[in-house]
Amino acid sequence: MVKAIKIDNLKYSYDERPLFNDFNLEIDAGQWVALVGHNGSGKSTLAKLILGLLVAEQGDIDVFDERLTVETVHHVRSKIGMVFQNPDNQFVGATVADDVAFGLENIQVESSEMPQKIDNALTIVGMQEFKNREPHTLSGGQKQRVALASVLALQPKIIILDEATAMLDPDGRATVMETLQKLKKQFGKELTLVTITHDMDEATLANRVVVINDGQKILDGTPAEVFSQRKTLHENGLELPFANELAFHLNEKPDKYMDERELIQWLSTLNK
Ligand SMILES: Nc1ncnc2c1ncn2[C@@H]1O[C@H](COP(=O)(O)OP(=O)(O)OP(=O)(O)O)[C@@H](O)[C@H]1O
Repeated sequence: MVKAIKIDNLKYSYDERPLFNDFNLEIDAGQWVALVGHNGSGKSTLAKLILGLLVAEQGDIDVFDERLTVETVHHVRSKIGMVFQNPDNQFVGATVADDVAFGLENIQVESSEMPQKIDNALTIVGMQEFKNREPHTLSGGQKQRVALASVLALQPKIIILDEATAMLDPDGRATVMETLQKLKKQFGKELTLVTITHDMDEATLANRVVVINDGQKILDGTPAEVFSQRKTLHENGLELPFANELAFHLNEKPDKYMDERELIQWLSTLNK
């Protein structure tokens, strides 16, 4: 099986405070991995190490069999598209189309090929009709879909989304997640997705969930396997997805008849 990302014996410290110590992770090409952990668990640091924005003290990172080094960092990075948390920090173009064009210009795509590539990328994320809009007039979810189109236009093998829905309202979050599901269907094994999140509902959409805390891998399995470990998740500051948490409580409760009002009141006490 081709490995999209292989991290071997990784060590990294901030100010001599070790965060990762002998950390290992392999991600198969075509997988959708949700990397989850509470705030400060090391998720963003791991993404920065994979992109070569931070340099490991020890250990190896391979991206599609290419070892990340000072010499290879630009080539390795060209295989990875990154979408960040804040939709407003990701725009450089005056219009949506300009924004997608910017990345293509950077990799010296012929100007005659640009319009087609821009249209294709925007169509995939359902934003083609907005191509002449100024980015600041879009909703948060639309902005993140444009950010995704800008990345997709460059045809990366891997896309890493670092808390890309954290600043969105529920509608925006839903549209971005739907877009990712569509992408995964369309590109299949050709696209590896890594979604960094602390939203467990989002993590349910991935094929594999890796839970990290204090730079350690705590759980690693399918969403069903990981979400069966309620106690471990709670110990690591994480909740089950809402539906699973509800199912858990419904299994043991309610042990008496409740009218609608009482049931709503009881439901509102869950997770507290
Ligand atoms: N530049 C830095 N200097 C010192 N410590 C840092 C730095 N960046 C991150 N850290 C620390 O490293 C740990 C991991 O941070 P990181 O941002 O990787 O976590 P995270 O899981 O992505 O958190 P969040 O969900 O809040 O983004 C935290 O304890 C954080 O305070």
